[in-house]
Amino acid sequence: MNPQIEKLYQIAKQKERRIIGLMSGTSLDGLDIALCRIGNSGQDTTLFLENFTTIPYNNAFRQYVREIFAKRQIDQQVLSGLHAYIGRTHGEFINQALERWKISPSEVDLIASHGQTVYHAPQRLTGETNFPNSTLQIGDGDHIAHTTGIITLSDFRQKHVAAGGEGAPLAAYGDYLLFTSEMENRFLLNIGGISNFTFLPQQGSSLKAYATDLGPGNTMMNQFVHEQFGLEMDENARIAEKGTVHVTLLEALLTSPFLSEDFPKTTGPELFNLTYLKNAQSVSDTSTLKPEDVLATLNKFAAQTMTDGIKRVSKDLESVHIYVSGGGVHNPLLMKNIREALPSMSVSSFSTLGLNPDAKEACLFAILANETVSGSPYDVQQIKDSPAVCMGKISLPY
Ligand SMILES: Nc1ncnc2c1ncn2[C@@H]1O[C@H](COP(=O)(O)OP(=O)(O)OP(=O)(O)O)[C@@H](O)[C@H]1O
Ligand SMILES: CC(=O)N[C@H]1[C@@H]2OC[C@@H](O2)[C@@H](O)[C@@H]1O[C@H](C)C(=O)O
Repeated sequence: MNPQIEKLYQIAKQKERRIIGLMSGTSLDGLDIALCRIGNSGQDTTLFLENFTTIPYNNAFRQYVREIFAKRQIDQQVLSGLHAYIGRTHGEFINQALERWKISPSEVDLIASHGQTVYHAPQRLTGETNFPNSTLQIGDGDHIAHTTGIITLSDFRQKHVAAGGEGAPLAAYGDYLLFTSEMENRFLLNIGGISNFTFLPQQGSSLKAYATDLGPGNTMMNQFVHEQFGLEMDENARIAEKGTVHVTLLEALLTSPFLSEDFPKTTGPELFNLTYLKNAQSVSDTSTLKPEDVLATLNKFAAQTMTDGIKRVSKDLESVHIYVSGGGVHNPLLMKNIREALPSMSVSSFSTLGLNPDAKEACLFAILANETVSGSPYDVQQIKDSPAVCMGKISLPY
């Protein structure tokens, strides 16, 4: 037997695995690296986050990704180059993190790599029926495995698509296994580039768990401050706080048919981008609005797409608690807008549930890898509209 297959077999039989989860989101801020100890599998899964870091990308890296990110026309040489370059860079970042933590690669069982999404194309977004749903994450797993010497699982979204899903949100699987409560109905709201929630009905309820995208989290605010001020984000909402919400523009932003479609559904910056904003400004005759007013309105828009979604699902439920993760939790105006729209609900940071909110998504990919190696698709068959499948391709280092 190939000794690497033998090793994988032994890893699968262990009671506990040390798995590095990786996440690189739409914000392009850096690579999240979560070193997890994961015990058992399925309903008995346990997670302990041993270490976490985000290694920031430099401007050149961001610029390369922006050249192709969410764009219909691109230079294929850049795409091909980035597939290898991101894989190798992520592998090098892991080596750096392990060195800093004084852990040898031989002490890590697996890597679970999300990769970098460069295009998300479910049929609902493209309207194109000649192709199935599709989504593209780059940063090849073979490069990560070879650079680190650690068996790597990557490209998790393809099996979800193959089995009829949209390739996202995958958070439902880990959220369901780890955070379902006997006491309350939970919304795990994640505010990254795109916002999404996992709805976890109280245990014993006849309702099913699922995850869905909601709309723009930070992405439109980020794109707008980048275009207007060359900034990566409206840090602490400093600019938006100086502006005023423009109601007509807000109404125009809220007219996308995506927003009224049933849950679960997915989207991306392919829809929620500056062209979307320009169109809304044009129909609402607000093209000359001051940037701080536009930003205040975008902030309110992002909040409202989230709170409208939560209200829709929770209207007949009691004991509803919302736990927020993702970078948007650090935007005070966004959090104020969310709290004001949901006065009767408890809105807390995800850290209340005992896990660092910034590390959550990376940990969830480690859980997916754990299920693929040691669990079973049947562990997650209770999730609504999400295929019961094991996800991720396996790359051997040598
Ligand atoms: N102090 C802050 N003030 C305002 N916004 C912030 C702050 N800190 C983080 N953010 C926002 O959070 C974003 C990063 O969030 P996060 O890391 O969750 O995104 P991501 O992982 O790229 O997204 P996705 O979930 O779409 O994959 C930043 O780009 C910024 O918009
Ligand atoms: C295609 C893609 O990369 N989607 C991401 C993105 O970022 C947030 C939202 O859009 C979510 O659907 C998904 O990520 C999370 C981790 C998920 O799959 O659950």
